[in-house]
Amino acid sequence: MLYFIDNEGITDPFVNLAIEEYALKHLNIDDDQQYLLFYVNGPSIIIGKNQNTIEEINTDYVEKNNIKVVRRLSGGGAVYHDLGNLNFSFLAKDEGNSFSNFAKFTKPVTDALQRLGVNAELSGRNDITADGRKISGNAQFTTKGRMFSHGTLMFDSEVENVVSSLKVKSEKIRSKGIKSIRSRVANISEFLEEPMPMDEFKKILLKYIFDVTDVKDVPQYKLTEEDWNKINEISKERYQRWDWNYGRSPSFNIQHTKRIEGVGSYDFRLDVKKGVIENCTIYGDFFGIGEVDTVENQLKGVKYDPKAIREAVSDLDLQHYLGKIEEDDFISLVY
Ligand SMILES: Nc1ncnc2c1ncn2[C@@H]1O[C@H](COP(=O)(O)OC(=O)CCCC[C@@H]2CCSS2)[C@@H](O)[C@H]1O
Repeated sequence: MLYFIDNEGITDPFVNLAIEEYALKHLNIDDDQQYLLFYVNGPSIIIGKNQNTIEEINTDYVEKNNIKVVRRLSGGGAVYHDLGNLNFSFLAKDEGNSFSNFAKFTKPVTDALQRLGVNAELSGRNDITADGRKISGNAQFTTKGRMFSHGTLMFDSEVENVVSSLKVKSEKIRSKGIKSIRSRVANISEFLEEPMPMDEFKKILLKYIFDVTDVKDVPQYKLTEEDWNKINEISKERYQRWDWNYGRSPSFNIQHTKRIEGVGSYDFRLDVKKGVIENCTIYGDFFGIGEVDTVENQLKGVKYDPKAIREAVSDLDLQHYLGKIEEDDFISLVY
């Protein structure tokens, strides 16, 4: 039997991902008990388990627009969420063979979309497309005989933000992180004959998936107070932490070069491990007075994050070591 988990309208990705993890690991899941969870997140980027966070996000845009960045348990690429994006997650016993599982868990959704007149189909390995444009990205996670298969449904998201927030600087980063597969995206609402609010869309999906005529008849699992306590714990201990969201990135190397007219050329090389600068070497033909390794050493052990970098050198007279460089140029050579 499939039960619907009501997340009580929470739009905080730190909590929603914790609900999903908690449900997977602690609810009773067996042949007769599976769950469907829906959640909508406020503006956020949800990156895949094995991705290099800073390689996937447009840091400036993310900071200016207060977009939360959260790593999830499942693999795959980075996606953008906002209040126009509905996520679904099926939690079930793991029956192996994840390839056919994608079809299994996306079918109720593509069927429902087709009944709404959307020409939806599973395409490639993990996308649902309509008329060749991506409306849903899917991923899976398996642990101890259990799994979830989850996906996005872009209903009426800000497509511009989807593109801008995931746009990355084309500068040189070398890492072993999993790269996202960028696609042309579309909103489901574009394909509907009758416009409807997201809430209505959610109800229709529920009715179709559970095969009931009234959403009141959808069997529900209601999260208890004890469940919520543990969920909040997971949220705090994993999803709200920089160590998880950024620090878990695979190691990467940076090489940034810049020529500043009348000053000289700069070549910065950095090794970043667990989100922290482990090594830094600065080459160039600029005229500094002080030893350049003072700057290099100051950067070692610092979080690879624009604010942390700025702070780390705030009491250094950069021009003493690096010639007539402006602070912003320095930051862009490091980050
Ligand atoms: N919300 C959303 N929905 C569909 N496609 C998106 C979205 N945001 C970005 N994209 C496009 O997908 C690629 C990345 O595709 P890629 O195939 O690399 O990654 C995925 O699809 C991962 C899906 C994870 C789904 C989880 C479900 C609940 S929490 S997140 C990106 O560069 C954009 O072009």
